[in-house]
Amino acid sequence: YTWPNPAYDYVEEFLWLELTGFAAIPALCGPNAANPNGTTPSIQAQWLRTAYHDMATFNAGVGGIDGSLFFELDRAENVGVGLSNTRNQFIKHISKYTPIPDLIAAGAVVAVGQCGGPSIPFKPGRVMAAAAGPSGVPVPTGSLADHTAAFQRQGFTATEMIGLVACGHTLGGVTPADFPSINTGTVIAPFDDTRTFDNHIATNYISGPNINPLVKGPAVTDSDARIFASDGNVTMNSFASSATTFNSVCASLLSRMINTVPTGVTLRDPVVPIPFKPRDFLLSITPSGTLNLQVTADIFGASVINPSRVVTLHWADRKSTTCASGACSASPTSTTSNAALRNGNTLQSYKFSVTVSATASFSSFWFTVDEAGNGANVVTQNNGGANYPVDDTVVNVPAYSCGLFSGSNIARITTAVRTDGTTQASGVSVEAMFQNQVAMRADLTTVAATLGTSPIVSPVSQYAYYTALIPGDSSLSCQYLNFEFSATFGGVVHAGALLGGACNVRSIHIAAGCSST
Ligand code: HEM
Repeated sequence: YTWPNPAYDYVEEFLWLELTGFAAIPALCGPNAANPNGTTPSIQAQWLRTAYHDMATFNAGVGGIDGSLFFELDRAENVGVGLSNTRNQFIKHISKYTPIPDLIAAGAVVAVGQCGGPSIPFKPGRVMAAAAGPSGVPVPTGSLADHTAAFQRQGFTATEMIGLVACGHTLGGVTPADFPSINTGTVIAPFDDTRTFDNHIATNYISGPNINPLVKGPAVTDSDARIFASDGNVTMNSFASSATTFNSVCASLLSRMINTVPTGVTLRDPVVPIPFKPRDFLLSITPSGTLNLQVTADIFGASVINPSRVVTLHWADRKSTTCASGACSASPTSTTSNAALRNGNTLQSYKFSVTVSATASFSSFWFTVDEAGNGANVVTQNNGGANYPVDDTVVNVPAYSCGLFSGSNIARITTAVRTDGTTQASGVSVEAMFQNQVAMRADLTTVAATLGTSPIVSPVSQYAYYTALIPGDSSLSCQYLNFEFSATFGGVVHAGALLGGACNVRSIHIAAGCSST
């Protein structure tokens, strides 16, 4: 991993640092004293079922995890309020870097992990379907032959079918409103006696108590009974006798399930947490015409919170000159920690903000980390040796950028392009990302920025100001999610930082509610 990598950074922060609240949506899995048998709906179970139902229509390179399920919720094979609840949660997290099908796959990974199941690598890169696809999700009244054929079409053998169903039905149960003929009660009938992701789906089936509503009748809907017994219970016995076998088989099968994608879609490398990484980098011009660099250094891992640790930011100026000892270094302006992230991880963050003249500017930065705070063992974090690069060609003008602009424009984004009084930039533009919750995708609009002045920021001889007015419907208070700006200069495209819009839970680097002047 080398910084910056916006697509990787966004997903890593979304999935591991939980900055958007996605992984925090599911309440803790149990065992829960009030509901030891899982008679209340489990968000984790809904998320895992969602992933299977999206994948289950895969056929010869078409379909798979492509989000088409959310256009298919009116089909009988997709009955269940859990699926529409999941859609309503996931559409709030659509972004350029997290399309619906990646959210569906990530949801399965998070759900299994939150319930104590195995860790499944998450690879991003899925592509959202434009419309509903073919049907074909197995239903409980299907015959064993129907189900075996359906799983074969999905890419799983008869034995793997037993495994995948057991790995799914270790969570959740049958809801009376969805399947009144199977569950005649008033609360969810769980598949096994725990809410956690464990081999009780198998131990209960082999040794009792057998509470699985798809095993204990009525016979016509006993699909789990038919599937589990289809190899003479060999697979279910192996799961019942070894929790480790169950977990490792599930990790492999569920990983294949979420990575079943249409031909032509290529998944990227798994997004794993980075133990030390800069986040929320922003280079901007202050109203007095100086340059401000903001960045947060994140330290992530099993138990990283250490009040003694001293983290220092260092930088080189735009000529790559390193200052005399200590003159180009700074201490954090604030430190925060989070002791309870997904899978037992913790996070300690050090926020920095330093201001220099536009002449001096920046070309790179790096950090030193003194773990004990006594100078005995100081480690340099420098992006694998090359330092974290700073491009000061395109910088943000936060004092003249804002969202929820009145009238027909919903945001004004001002950027400063380094010209040093000579060459003019071309193609200065702002990409605005709208969350299209009907088509369930991120719509990207590029708006050209025009050369002008800023009434708020002092003119600086090194920079020219470009402003883009982002059109939209201001009656919708939550329409845009974020903005990225870039300029072509000397034939090279220079990108600025990502700005979070008003309906982004990560509303970074942009003020809401500016006036029209
Ligand atoms: C022949 C194949 C399958 C059939 C017939 C089947 C059938 C069902 C039925 C009838 C329900 C109850 C849904 C409700 O009440 O809303 C259910 C729930 C569930 N299924 Fe399956 N299923 C199959 C395979 C799978 C697979 C392969 C997975 C995942 C790997 C899976 C995951 C789940 C989960 C997690 C739930 C619980 C949902 C909740 O509690 O909200 N199922 N299944």
